[in-house]
Amino acid sequence: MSDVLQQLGDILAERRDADPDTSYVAQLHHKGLNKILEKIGEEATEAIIAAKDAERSGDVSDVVYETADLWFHSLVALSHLGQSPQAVIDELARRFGMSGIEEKASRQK
Ligand SMILES: N=c1c2ncn([C@@H]3O[C@H](COP(=O)(O)OP(=O)(O)OP(=O)(O)O)[C@@H](O)[C@H]3O)c2ncn1[C@@H]1O[C@H](COP(=O)(O)O)[C@@H](O)[C@H]1O
Repeated sequence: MSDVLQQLGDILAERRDADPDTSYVAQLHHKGLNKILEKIGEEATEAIIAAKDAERSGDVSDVVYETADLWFHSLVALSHLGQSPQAVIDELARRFGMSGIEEKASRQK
């Protein structure tokens, strides 16, 4: 699984210097962070709507598709800021075994 994220991260970084006429990712990098963040907002909304529809219908295919769009645009934002997917994987790995309730309590002390 993380191989796919790693390979995608490499492609997203390469696309920073690619031709915006032939690459969607290059277009996003070219338009800048605000455009990328706007896309994340749109994709988050679409993922929420798809999840609510899935709850009603039992068909999760759209929520998987929209979540992929959300992850993809989030990775473009990270790449635009010079970060790879590995940084997020490392952060999630760091959290293994750490209860969310305990972690929140430790921040409130
Ligand atoms: N995983 C993706 C991926 N997921 C979604 N998308 C694109 O994200 C776009 C956003 O979807 P929308 O429905 O919002 O599209 P839209 O309505 O045209 O958006 P607007 O411009 O109108 O706001 C679509 O054009 C999708 O094709 C992706 N584009 C690229 N990738 C990966 O990135 C690689 C590099 O892509 P290029 O830079 O285009 O070569 C590809 O080989 C893929 O691996």
